[in-house]
Amino acid sequence: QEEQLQAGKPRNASYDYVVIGGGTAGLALAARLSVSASVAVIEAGGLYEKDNGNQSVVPYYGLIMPFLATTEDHPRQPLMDWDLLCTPQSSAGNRRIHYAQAKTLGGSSAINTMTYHRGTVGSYQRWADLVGDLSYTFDNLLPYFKRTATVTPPNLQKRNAPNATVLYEPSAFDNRLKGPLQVSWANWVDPTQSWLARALQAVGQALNPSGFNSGKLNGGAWTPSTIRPKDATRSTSKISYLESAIKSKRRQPTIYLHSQASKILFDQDKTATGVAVVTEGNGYVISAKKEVILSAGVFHSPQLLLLSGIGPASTLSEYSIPIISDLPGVGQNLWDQIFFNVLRGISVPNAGTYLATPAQQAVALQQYYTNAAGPYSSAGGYISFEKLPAEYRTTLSPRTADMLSQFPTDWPEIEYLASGFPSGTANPTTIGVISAILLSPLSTGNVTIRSSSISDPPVINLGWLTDPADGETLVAAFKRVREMWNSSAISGIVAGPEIVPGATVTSDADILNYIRQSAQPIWHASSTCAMGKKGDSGAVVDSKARVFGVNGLRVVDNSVTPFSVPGHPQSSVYMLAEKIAENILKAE
Ligand SMILES: Cc1cc2nc3c(=O)[nH]c(=O)nc-3n(C[C@H](O)[C@H](O)[C@H](O)COP(=O)(O)OP(=O)(O)OC[C@H]3O[C@@H](n4cnc5c(N)ncnc54)[C@H](O)[C@@H]3O)c2cc1C
Repeated sequence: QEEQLQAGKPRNASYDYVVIGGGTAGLALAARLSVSASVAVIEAGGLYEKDNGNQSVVPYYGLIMPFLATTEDHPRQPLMDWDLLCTPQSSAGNRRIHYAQAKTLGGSSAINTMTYHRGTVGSYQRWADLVGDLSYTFDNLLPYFKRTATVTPPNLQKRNAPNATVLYEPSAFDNRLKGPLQVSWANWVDPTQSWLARALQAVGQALNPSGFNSGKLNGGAWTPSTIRPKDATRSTSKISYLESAIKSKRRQPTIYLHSQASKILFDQDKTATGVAVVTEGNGYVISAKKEVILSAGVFHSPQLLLLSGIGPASTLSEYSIPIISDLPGVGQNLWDQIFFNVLRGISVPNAGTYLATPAQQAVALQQYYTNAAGPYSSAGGYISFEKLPAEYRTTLSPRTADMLSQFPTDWPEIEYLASGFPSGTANPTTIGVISAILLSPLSTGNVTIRSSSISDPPVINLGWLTDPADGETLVAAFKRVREMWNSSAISGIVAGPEIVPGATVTSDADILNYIRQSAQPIWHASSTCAMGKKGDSGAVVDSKARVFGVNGLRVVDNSVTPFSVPGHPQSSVYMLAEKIAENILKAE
């Protein structure tokens, strides 16, 4: 397949549209545009099926890929990951976080943990207000969400989990549209998750009757995953959008694999004319007859804009890059959602327990191959959202309370996840994990460059916990997680005292210190090329994703959302690709 994708690619060729980055947004967009135009996709990585094997195909492996580790000394996987390290985080233990970002055809859809849900009505209303375009309200976006995905209801026989009731509104999807992305509920439920879900429900986060795809995020739900139900394999932008285009036998995008864009080129009228590309050390130009579309992701899209002369004039001057458009917002406004864990021993098994020995793995493999079921088919699924209840808000300072009150009323502040891993001992068998993710971060970070060369990685300051409000909110969430662990609903399975951070951590200062030392990325970074109104100081693109100050250039990926949509972003990334593809095809 790689040869097929590589064969006969003309260098110095010309296409109607040149898309930089064959990732989540890039391939969705390219597939739609290629219906009526010639499209080239420039992708720095290769094929994940070859470079990462089952790790990117079998859902269970998606949860345990070694190179997703976040420490500086993480295992390297240079064929798949950009190996990005952030600057030392002064408010998070001075740690340099390894922030995984996929370098492969399919982009981060080939390494993400596959959770699929949408944001809230209020969050998209905020988006519409910020960009001055009512087409971004939830009701108006719904047709684009529907266009992206085909949903398959849970197979209750295979799930075989009476405590994992799926509730959702079928009307949030429309399978008649044959959305390429496959969205389904895993054919196996991890007992650790279904047990710990009871604790989340017991403290007041009841099952949400409409699921999380109808604009409401409160309470809990078994969410679907981007899994193809037929064979329980990962549904990526490559498998869904690109391969549908290939199978349809109509015109399809031309894919340049192992090809890194180094610069966007402009004529004297500041119209994008093409892209400078490097493949195996050789440089050449791919020309765009109509537009260049930048979809290189949250860190590399701002990097490429800067290298091409679009960004804060001071940065461009520092590296002697000729200024094409002085846009102070490029690389600013980085939003990131972070999380912490609280660990206790529990006596119920988890997926890893069923895969502990070669004999068990053989049984599970049989289930997986013959029935698309069993532990290998599962990628998790239970999540829960809330605004912190009143009794947990009493320790918030007036400033923090005021800042949190600026979020839309339906925007949850915290997401909770339950998971587990084998303890390696007989008692307790499993280490249970309840995690809390900050969905209302008030700290922001930034991305910049360290030279005028694409061979130097972008400089990423995540800005974690630099605003004291975030620490206060997370300390409150930490106490809420302890309430969950102490719930009588799970007292029968909890074995022994808290393992991490441990019962000695009780004061707010100690809890905050634990959070600073251990906070982790959930890899939802966004908004470094934020969409906004013309003239807004931080805005980089308008509501049709056109870059201000130049012609023929759009940015379409998770860097252009004005903020991190609450929860997991991939549904919004696909939606945006559909929406902007329509704009482009209608010449808007
Ligand atoms: C480990 C992980 C887990 C996640 N889990 C979830 C989840 O469960 N649910 C969810 O909704 N979201 C999840 N996300 C987030 C979600 O996957 C991303 O927000 C989304 O995929 C981003 O899409 P994108 O198009 O912006 O970028 P990407 O999909 O990352 O695509 C960018 C592409 O551009 C290419 N590129 C970059 N620079 C260049 C260059 N100079 N030249 C050529 N190509 C270039 C890259 O190689 C890549 O293929 C997760 C992300 C990660 C990393």
